[in-house]
Amino acid sequence: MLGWFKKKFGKKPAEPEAVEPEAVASEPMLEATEEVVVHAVVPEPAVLEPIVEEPIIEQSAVPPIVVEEEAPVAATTEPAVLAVPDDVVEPEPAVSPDEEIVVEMVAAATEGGEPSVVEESVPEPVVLPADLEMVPEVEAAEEQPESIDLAPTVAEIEVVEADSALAEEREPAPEAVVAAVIEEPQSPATESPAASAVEMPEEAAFEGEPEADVSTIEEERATDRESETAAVAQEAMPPETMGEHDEATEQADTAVEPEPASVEPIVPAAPLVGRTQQKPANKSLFKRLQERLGKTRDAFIYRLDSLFLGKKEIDQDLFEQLEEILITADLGVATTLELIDGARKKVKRDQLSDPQALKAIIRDQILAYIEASEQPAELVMPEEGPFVIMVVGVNGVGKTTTIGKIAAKFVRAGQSVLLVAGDTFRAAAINQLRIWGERVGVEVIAQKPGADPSSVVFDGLEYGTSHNYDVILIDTAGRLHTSVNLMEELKKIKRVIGKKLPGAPHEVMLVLDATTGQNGISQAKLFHEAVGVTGLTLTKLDGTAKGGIVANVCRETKTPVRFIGIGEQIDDLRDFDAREFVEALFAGRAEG
Ligand SMILES: Nc1nc2c(ncn2[C@@H]2O[C@H](COP(=O)(O)OP(=O)(O)OP(=O)(O)O)[C@@H](O)[C@H]2O)c(=O)[nH]1
Repeated sequence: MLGWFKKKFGKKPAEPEAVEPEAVASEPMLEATEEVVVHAVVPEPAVLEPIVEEPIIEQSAVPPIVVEEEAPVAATTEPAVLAVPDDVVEPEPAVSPDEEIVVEMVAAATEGGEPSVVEESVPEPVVLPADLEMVPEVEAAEEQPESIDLAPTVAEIEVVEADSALAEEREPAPEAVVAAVIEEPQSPATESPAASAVEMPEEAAFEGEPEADVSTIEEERATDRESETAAVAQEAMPPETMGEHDEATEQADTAVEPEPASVEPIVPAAPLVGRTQQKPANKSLFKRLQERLGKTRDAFIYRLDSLFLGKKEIDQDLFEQLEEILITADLGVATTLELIDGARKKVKRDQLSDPQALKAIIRDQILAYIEASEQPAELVMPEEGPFVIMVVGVNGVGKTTTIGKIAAKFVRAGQSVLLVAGDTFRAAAINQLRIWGERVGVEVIAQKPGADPSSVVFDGLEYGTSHNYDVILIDTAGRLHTSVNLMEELKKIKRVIGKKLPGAPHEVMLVLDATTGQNGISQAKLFHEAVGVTGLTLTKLDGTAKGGIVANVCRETKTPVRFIGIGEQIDDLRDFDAREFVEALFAGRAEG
């Protein structure tokens, strides 16, 4: 498997051992550990001066910037070889109250020069999801600066639950909405009015049932999804290779860039990172992948087996049935026809008569399609400064979840990670990112719902660069790929990122929901035209019989798949490896 990120011009991550089904099955999860060489560059820490906010409208109407914060994972000035315990965790399928553990947060003095209003946090138990298995480390906690109560300013936050009807064609919120106060929501000790004002009771966030929140979010998203589905149903865009990213249009677009909101002094809070005590796996990674791809295997591979077993020779009827199976598995019509055509030629050329031989031909061709897009599969980190990943996609495909999972990977690799809530449209989306930040133990920069996403992103980058973060993951609101206005908003966000940090974003990651099938190709094409997609994540492969979409997406878009989502848990995001994927798909039935 290829390493999942590397520094530009740096050494390539050490090739981890290939995941062999048999070998892995009998070995502990640590076998899958990837090693990466990371040169953590720590620039001179910038001094973030308090900026006096010029109220645009009445002072009382100026809502504050909300900055959720935890102290970043310590960076090192020396190149370090970091072990990436990728996918080491065997996640608990559900958080049971019995499994929750309590972490005592220890209050500590805050470093000087920060906000004038500083209240010492009251130690309060924090209940974390069991799957994180946070181990309280008093020493570590004592070393961390504790949370700062910014209640006097945060109290003015008033969250407006976004109306889903606005999702279709909303305009960026007026600048006045973007404000200048920092919240410290991650701290359990912060019992400022902000907590309720942001509709995120701290207890709810901490008490470890993020899935419950997510399900609420799902309900809220239903309206958006329905309209999206309707629009998608009308769409008849033929799958075709991604067009050129419209850089010219992007450059020519002289839309007014957002006035950056004032950046208030930001105070590190006590992180909940702790040390994750991860349970040893009782199943191999490969077997898990096999299991999660079970629906596709049942609908695709086992049907192939049945077909080939029931036939004595390769004839026209067999090819026709094969065609139907491939299309049903969502390989797409064009890909299927090309594949069948190639198989016919090979059968003729090699004078094959055994139907079983066809299975190998199909398997090899699917692998070829997937490998064709494996340009560099690794994410290439810049030599200096934060590695900025902008995550885009339509509503509900799994962007926020994927961000949380990617953050967890970086954290395991020893990188400091900052999440930026560029999805300001729904309060629930901000909340969801906060929950993920909490689970992973990373900071989240957010403003109030309705804020101009570009401003949030600008402030996030400001904060991330001045605090020497290694990785900045930017969430964006889900949007119909067919919605011109919303795609324009996305372009603007990207421009703002590039303006603030030349060369960024270093990755524009499009998240595609594998269960949506061929529409994913259209999404990829239109997002690429708008913002230049550089990598893909395919989610929900565990929940679909249409995993063949992976081959089709690779063939049609020629864009590398970085990750695949095979579940909702924190470790259900796998580095994509073409061979492993095809192997897991075509391998025999996975044992429970
Ligand atoms: N089974 C499964 N569910 C997933 C996967 N990835 C995400 N999900 C679920 O998909 C749902 C939507 O995920 P989100 O992360 O909220 O999607 P989003 O793209 O951020 O949604 P918007 O904010 O509406 O744009 C959640 O219930 C996730 O738990 C996956 O790989 N497998």
